[in-house]
Amino acid sequence: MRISGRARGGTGAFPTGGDPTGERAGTGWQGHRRPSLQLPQDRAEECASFEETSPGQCFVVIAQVMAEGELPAVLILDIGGTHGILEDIAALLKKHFHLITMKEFLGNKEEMRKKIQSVYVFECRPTIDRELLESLPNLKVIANSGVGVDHLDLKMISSFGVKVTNTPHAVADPTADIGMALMLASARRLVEGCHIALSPGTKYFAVDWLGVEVTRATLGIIGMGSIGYKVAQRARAFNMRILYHNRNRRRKEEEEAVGAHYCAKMEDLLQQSDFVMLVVNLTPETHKLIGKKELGLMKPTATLINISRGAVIDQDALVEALQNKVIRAAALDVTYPEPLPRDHPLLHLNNIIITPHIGTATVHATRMMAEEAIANMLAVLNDQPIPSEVFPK
Ligand SMILES: O=CC(=O)O
Repeated sequence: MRISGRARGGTGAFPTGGDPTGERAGTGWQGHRRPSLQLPQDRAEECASFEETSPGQCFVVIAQVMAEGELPAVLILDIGGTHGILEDIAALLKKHFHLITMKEFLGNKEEMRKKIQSVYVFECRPTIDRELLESLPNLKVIANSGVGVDHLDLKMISSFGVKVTNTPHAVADPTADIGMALMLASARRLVEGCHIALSPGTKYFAVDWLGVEVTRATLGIIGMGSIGYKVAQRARAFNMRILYHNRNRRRKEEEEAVGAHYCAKMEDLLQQSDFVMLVVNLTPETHKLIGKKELGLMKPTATLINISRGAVIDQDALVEALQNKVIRAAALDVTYPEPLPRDHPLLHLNNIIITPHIGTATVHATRMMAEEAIANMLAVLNDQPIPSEVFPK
């Protein structure tokens, strides 16, 4: 099995003894083409380097295995050598499942695969392919840790009768916090300021690089789901004027509670906002939602913040807009791909902040996501109402 994953939040993800080619002898898969959990090449390479530097630091996927007369067993592709929050999560899982290592899984492939009923996608973005699904005949649920499931082919998974779940509740607050953090950091040029303060002997002439204010500025939120709404709640405390654009208008009471004004046309929001924050799901409709035309509608003093998915922005158009000062700045927690290759022009601009997809990278959120995913898995396996099921469109 090819398993590779990049943990969000800076924890390396690669199974101990992981074999990115799937060809290594002694894993129990000889004679079979292994089902694969594949990441784009750049990520797989990154994972390979994680393997060298921090083997077994993080597990990637957990598959549940029913074992007779005991707690249902959970296969952890690598639990060996985990620390901190991961041990914490393992402890949570142990309350409901019996944990099995990847090595055990591979060594008992026939037996194990038949028993697997759920897969837990933890802190990474592997693509679960048809081949893997074909090799797990009794799989019932793929429980995604995180809200975005754009890395999963929902229609294909559903054609196997497998359900997909996510964790929308755990992610909302920390992701909204990152949106605010990026907005404030970009507005007040915190990263540049930090570099100056950390450079010995540099004189403090902030007047050369004045920032802009968030307080009382206009914030345009594109995508007012639960994360977008949490952003609006926070922005209200900064006395911001809040505009939003959404497929469905929120209820009047909800708008009033945060003082948000609905823009039926995204263009109106783009033209009026000092900060535009993207909080939409990545779907075929939102792919490259913000391109040259949309950037051209924004104020030259405006900042674009993205906490959704990289592909929501046409990155080539963004590079051009930042280079030509069509907009003031951008602050991105997500890019396409992740990470960006070293020579990507976005990495060589001075009016950008990029963070490595850390919207949910907190101790609390990681634990909450695990709890939410466990509740989803148990609900599916016990044939109960599923708290957060994601349906193919
Ligand atoms: O990216 C984070 C998530 O999908 O929850």
